[in-house]
Amino acid sequence: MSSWRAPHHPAPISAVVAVPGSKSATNRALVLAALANGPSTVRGALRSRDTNLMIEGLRALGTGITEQSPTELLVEPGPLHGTDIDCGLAGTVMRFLPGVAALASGAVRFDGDEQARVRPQGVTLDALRALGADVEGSALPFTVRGTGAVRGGEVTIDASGSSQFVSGLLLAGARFEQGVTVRHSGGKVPSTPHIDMTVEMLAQAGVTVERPEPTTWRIAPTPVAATTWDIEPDLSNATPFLAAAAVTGGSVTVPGWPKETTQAGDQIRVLLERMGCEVRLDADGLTVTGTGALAGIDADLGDIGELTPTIAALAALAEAPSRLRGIAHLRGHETDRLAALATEITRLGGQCVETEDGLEISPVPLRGGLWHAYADHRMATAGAIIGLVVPDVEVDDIGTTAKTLPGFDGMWNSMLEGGDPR
Ligand SMILES: O=C(O)C1=C[C@@H](OP(=O)(O)O)[C@@H](O)[C@H](O)C1
Ligand SMILES: C=C(OP(=O)(O)O)C(=O)O
Repeated sequence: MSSWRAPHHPAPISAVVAVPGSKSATNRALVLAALANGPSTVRGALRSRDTNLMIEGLRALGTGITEQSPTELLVEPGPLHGTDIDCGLAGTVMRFLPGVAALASGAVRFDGDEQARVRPQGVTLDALRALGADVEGSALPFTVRGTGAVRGGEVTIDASGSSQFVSGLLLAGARFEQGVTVRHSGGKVPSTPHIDMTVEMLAQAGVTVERPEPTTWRIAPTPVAATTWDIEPDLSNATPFLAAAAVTGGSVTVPGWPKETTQAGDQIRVLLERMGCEVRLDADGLTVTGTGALAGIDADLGDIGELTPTIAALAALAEAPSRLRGIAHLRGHETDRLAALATEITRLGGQCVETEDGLEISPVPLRGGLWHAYADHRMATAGAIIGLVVPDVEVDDIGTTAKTLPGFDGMWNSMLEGGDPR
């Protein structure tokens, strides 16, 4: 573990911070490229623990993946075969690769970090069984005994625990003999922009997803077209840097911010505006300027749960109470994020209580102390945000940011020095 004294910098910062490619888009592009009818190129790929695990998993299954540069990957589909796959703590690997493994010839054994073994996984595995695959287990470790083909057809799942259950079935479903129809039955599906991203990227690969009802997705058996993928910057990873502008009353620009996107992180624009920041999207990118005062917020973050650690850190520094709702599913993320945020904010003298589906955070002056990351990259970056304006905050494991943003601490330091104005 790499303990880290969070830089204390309450004075307004001014920086341009370029962030690398989207984790979610990179891992979808890799899967679709591996299932495609010819070689594809992924440009602007994120290289991080989660995407490297996806690359290694697909390679182990028989896909050729060659680096043309660290962020440009040539993906050459090959016959898929049995192997061992390490999912680490990556939800995208553990929920997207089982459907690919079912298409392989041979046994594919999945395992991951200790903490990944408690992440919800049964829905994906039960669904694959119902679609004709031979699967042993209900959580990591589990084995998919691929027979080279999957019957496919209709399946009803409860996706209220994770949108990735739907995305994983859709990403592989075009290659199933009968395609796939996924019906959701249960509580609200979280993180729906991530399903929109899946649908949009499938369309780019020539696969149409019909939506006969809002929570039914249907794909006919269709070849997946080889294509060139241009990956957008990771907007969720941009949020701690934008939050730094908000808490210091400074200004941060993230270049390359897309005008239109399915990324959940785009909604930070609305949230920061509601919390009192000035937000401008123009040719330079997205610029957030803090006004020195942070308003509390009452928000349903169900669609954008990924942003919760950033928003909770801001709420802990705000001038009025906040209520973050619709995020019970965060208990199954990298760690139980509701418990982790409540514990860590309280440890620093703040007031943050868990509700059935979220957090209530009241404004109380914070003090320094040890902030635990729980192997969760976004918990680590939340600690960094608080440490900017609260002296003596120590993040116990800043290295965990490598899950999606290796070198975060260096980027944070160069932001404080003004970033890299182009
Ligand atoms: O499909 C994806 O790329 C993701 C979907 C979301 O998962 P949940 O639906 O489990 O929240 C999100 O939180 C995660 O970071 C990435
Ligand atoms: C929930 C997250 O990751 P995963 O893809 O592992 O579910 C996240 O990055 O916030």
